[in-house]
Amino acid sequence: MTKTQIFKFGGASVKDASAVKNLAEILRNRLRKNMVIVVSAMGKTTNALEKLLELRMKEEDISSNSTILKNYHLEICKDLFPADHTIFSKLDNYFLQLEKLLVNPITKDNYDEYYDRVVAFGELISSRIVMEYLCEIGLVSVWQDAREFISTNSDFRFAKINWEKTRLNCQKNLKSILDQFPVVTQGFIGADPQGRTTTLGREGSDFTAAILATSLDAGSVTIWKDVPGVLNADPKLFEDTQLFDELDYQQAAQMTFYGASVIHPKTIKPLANSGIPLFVKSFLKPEAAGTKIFQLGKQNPIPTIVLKQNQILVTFRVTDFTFIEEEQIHTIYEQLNALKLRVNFLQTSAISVSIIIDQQLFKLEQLVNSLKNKFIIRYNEGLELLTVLHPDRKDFSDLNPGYEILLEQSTRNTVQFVRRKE
Ligand SMILES: Nc1ncnc2c1ncn2[C@@H]1O[C@H](COP(=O)(O)OP(=O)(O)O)[C@@H](O)[C@H]1O
Ligand SMILES: N[C@@H](CC(=O)OP(=O)(O)O)C(=O)O
Repeated sequence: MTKTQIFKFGGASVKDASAVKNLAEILRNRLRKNMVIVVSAMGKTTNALEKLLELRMKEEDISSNSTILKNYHLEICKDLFPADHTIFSKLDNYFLQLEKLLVNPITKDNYDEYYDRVVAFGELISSRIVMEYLCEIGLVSVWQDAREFISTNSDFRFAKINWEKTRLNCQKNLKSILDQFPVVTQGFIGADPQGRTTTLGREGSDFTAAILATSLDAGSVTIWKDVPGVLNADPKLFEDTQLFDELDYQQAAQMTFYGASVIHPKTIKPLANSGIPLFVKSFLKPEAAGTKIFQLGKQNPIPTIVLKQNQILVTFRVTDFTFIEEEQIHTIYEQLNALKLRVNFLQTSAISVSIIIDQQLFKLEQLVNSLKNKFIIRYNEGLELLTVLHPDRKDFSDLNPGYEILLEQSTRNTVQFVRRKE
């Protein structure tokens, strides 16, 4: 029997009606049973849902934002379906549920749990529209709720996968459906042991594709993007980029660690552990080969630029005349771990530790409050972390015109700059 294939379509590939039609065209000659189609929320829907939560928290009126979001989906459906199609009542129902959920007060204490319940609607709605449209044009597929097989813990917004349980669910429940039909499901969402909705971290749908692939012993994963594949820099930010035809798992993982947002950073590891190849292909040119990521066994040495935006530099200085030692670093890292904050860059001096972390709601405040009795803490927001992998020269000043460099660090294989627009 042929192995399961996983296709993942992100927000850009379902951002409007013609994008959904394009997705269906890609699937026309490729869709078959034993295939899972993982879908993200349409366009910028997750941001719009985050905005609803923000307004609700400030006790401001959400009705106009909610109407805009509903109309956005409605317009897409009007273009895809006949007026009497059941999708319209389903859409009404989803938005009724969403508005009902947003009646409850949202506070700092229940924010994370509400966040997951609210933002999940993006993926639930988009996957429903995609499945109904595929059926409408004769590409029969079934819709499955990812929360029935993606099992996580209760770390809302950054839920960790229960791999054993997820595998069991997939093997027991999903495989038998896949034996008969292709399945359309949601990226990004899961459920905790109490059945409460969880999410896997922003942009987590690529990770869902990898989780399903390993849990179903799939043959391959293909993520469909608005770029030809993995390039040696983000083409939206840099000119003259080069496409990688092939990449080793390790090199791709390294790029995602530094912030190459084309693939979610958690995606590569499970695939590498199971030896499942990952294809990154263009939904605009589906016949083109794209990039194949697998056990290539060698690094591609072309210089690669990775830019991470919305970064915060936090500097911890000792309060007495001691020096920075293991104990202080341990204290800081313990707190970062408790807050689930990842360090993107670290520099120590005799009396201070400087770290770069992602900008995240409430987290900086929590970090500062928890350590302010032990250190003098200073921070700078709105920074960028620029990394050059496999640098072929020493002088990168042409990369940073109009920027003030706050920190710089280099090894034989990487050069990094923490910078701020002047
Ligand atoms: N090294 C890179 N190669 C290709 N694209 C990159 C790279 N780094 C960042 N990107 C960006 O990643 C985007 C695609 O990823 P993303 O927007 O997350 O897709 P989706 O949300 O549709 O899954 C591209 O439009 C591009 O701007
Ligand atoms: N919709 C979620 C999950 C996701 O992965 O989206 P995308 O595949 O469009 O990056 C987000 O925007 O975070």
